[in-house]
Amino acid sequence: MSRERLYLFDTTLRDGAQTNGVDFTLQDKQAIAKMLDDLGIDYVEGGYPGANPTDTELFLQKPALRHARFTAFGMTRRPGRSAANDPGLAALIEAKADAICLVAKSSAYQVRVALETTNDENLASIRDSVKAVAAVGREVMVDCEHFFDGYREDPAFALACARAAYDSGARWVVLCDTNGGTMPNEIEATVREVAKHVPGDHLGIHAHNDTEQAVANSLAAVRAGARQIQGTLNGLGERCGNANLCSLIPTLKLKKEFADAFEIGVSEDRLATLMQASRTLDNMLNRAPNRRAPYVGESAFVTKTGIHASAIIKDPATYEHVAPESVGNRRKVLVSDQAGRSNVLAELERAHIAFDRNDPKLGRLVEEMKEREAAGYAYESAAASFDLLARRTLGRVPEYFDVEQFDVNVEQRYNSHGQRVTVAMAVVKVRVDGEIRISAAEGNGPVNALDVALRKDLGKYQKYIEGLTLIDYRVRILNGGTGAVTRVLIESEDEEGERWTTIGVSSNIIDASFQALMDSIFYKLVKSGATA
Ligand SMILES: CC(=O)SCCNC(=O)CCNC(=O)[C@H](O)C(C)(C)COP(=O)(O)OP(=O)(O)OC[C@H]1O[C@@H](n2cnc3c(N)ncnc32)[C@H](O)[C@@H]1OP(=O)(O)O
Ligand SMILES: CC(=O)C(=O)O
Repeated sequence: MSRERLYLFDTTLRDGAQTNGVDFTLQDKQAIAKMLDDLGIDYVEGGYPGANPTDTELFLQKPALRHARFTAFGMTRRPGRSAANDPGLAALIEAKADAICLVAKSSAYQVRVALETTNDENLASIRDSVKAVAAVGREVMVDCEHFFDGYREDPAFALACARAAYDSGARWVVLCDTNGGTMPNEIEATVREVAKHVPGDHLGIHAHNDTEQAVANSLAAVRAGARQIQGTLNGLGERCGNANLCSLIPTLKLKKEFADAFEIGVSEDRLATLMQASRTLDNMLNRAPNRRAPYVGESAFVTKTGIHASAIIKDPATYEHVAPESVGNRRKVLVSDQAGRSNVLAELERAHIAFDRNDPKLGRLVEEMKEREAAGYAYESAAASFDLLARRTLGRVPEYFDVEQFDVNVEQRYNSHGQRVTVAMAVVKVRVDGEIRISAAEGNGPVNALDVALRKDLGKYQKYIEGLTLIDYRVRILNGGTGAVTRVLIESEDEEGERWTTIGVSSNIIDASFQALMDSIFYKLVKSGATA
C-alpha cells in the first residue's frame, strides 16, 4: 500500500524565538537550521527578516541546507497600502529564502479589533500579498492566524480567508490554533469541513499547547486530512509552546496508525538522533532538559520498581511502548526502595560487578540498601555509592585508609583591612599503611575546607586522586524540625572526564558531606585499580 507524504515544518527559530527566556544568536540559528536539515525536516522557518538585525542577517547569509526549504516569515500587506508599497512585504520578498510564510488574520473579530479594518480589506490583503510573493517565483504559504476561533465565530469568513490564500496561489494554507485553546475533536471536525474547500494536501496545522494538547491537535488535523504539521523542537514557542516535534516525529514514525499511512522526511537512522537534537537545543539555550519529556526525556525509559524491572529483564516490551534506541534514548533500571533483586542485578551488571543470582549476599545487599533508603539514602541518584555498597557486601573494597579524626571550624573575624570575613578551617588525621598523616586546610566553607584537607596527603594513594574534582554539591533536608536528616549528594569528575555521584546521610550536614566525600575518593581508587 502506498503511503501519503506528510510534510514537517519546523518553527523553532521563529515561534520558538517567541518563547520568553529564549534568545538565539545568529550562530545558534545557523547551527539549528543545519541540525533540523540533517534530521530530515522539510521546511525550516528561520525567522522574520526585517523584524530584527539577527533575522535580517540570517536571510542575507542563507544557510546552505541540503534538503529543507529555508522559509521566511512575515505579515501580509498592511491595510490601506498596496503590496508594491509595503516595506514589510518588500523585505520578505528580498530575503534569500526558498519559501515565504505569510501570516494573515482569519477571524472577523481579530480583523475588527486588532487590524481595525474591514473583512473585505483583509481578504484583499491576503490575495494581493500571496500574488506578490508568487509573482517572484517563491513558494508561498499562509498561516491563517486565529483560524479555529474565527471559524467558531464566523465560519464563512474564516473559510473565505483560507480560500483567498489557496485561490491566489498559496502552496499551503496553514490553519492556526493561535491561542491554543481548541480541543482535538473540534480541530478534527473543523479541518474535515475545510478540506471540502481546500484540498487536504494543501492544508497545514499550527497548534499551540495551552491545554497541553498541541500534539493531539496536530494528529487530529492529520486524521481529518491536513498534510503539513508545524511544530518546534522540545515544544518551544509562545506562552506554553507549540506542538512538540520531538513527540510528533516518533509518533508518526513508530505508531501503526500513522506509520502505515504516511511517509515523512525523517529516516529511521535520523530518528535515532532525535534525543541528541533535543539535547543540543537545550545546551545551546542553557536550559535543563525536561526529564519527563516523552521519547527523548531522561526518564522516558527508566524503571525503579521491582515488578517492572523483573519483567523488563525478561523482555523490555513488557513495560516499553517503543524501543528506546529507536529515538536515541536508553533503558535504565534504577536501584531504590521500590526495587527488588532484579533491579539490583541489572545495576550490578551495568557496573560490571559479577554477582551470582543465588548468592545469599544478594539478599543481604537488597535488605541493606532498603534499610539505608528508609534512613534517607537515595541510591537511584548516587550510583557510585551503590557500587561501593555492593562491592563492600562482596568484600571487594580494600580498606585503603582510615580517617581517625577530623575537626572543622568556622570563624568570623576582621581581616587586616578591617573587613568582616568568615573563614573555614579543617584538620584531618588519616592512617595510611599504618602511618598517621595530619593535614590542615582553609576553605570558602566547612565542606570545602574538609575536602581540601582530606585530599591533601593520602600517601601512596595521592597519585590516583590528583585529577579528582568536585563539580556539584547538593543538600536536601529530609524532614523539618529538630529531628531533621540531611542528605548530601556530591558529583565528582576525574581526569578522564568520567562523572559519578555519591551520597551521605546524617543528622549533621558536615558528617553527611564527609560520607559523600569519602565515597567519592574510594570510588575513584576502586575505579583506578588501586590496591591496599
Ligand atoms: C501569532 C504569531 O505568532 S504572529 C508573529 C508575531 N511575531 C512578532 O510580532 C515578532 C516580530 N514583530 C516585530 O518585530 C514587529 O511587530 C514588526 C516589525 C513586525 C512590526 O512592528 P511595528 O511596525 O512597530 O508594529 P507593531 O508591532 O506595533 O504592531 C503590529 C502591526 O501589524 C499589524 N498586523 C498584525 N497582523 C497583521 C497581518 N497579518 N497583516 C497585516 N498587518 C498586520 C497590526 O494591526 C499592527 O498595526 P498598527 O501598527 O497599525 O497597529
Ligand atoms: C502564526 C502563528 O504563530 C500562530 O498563529 O500561532
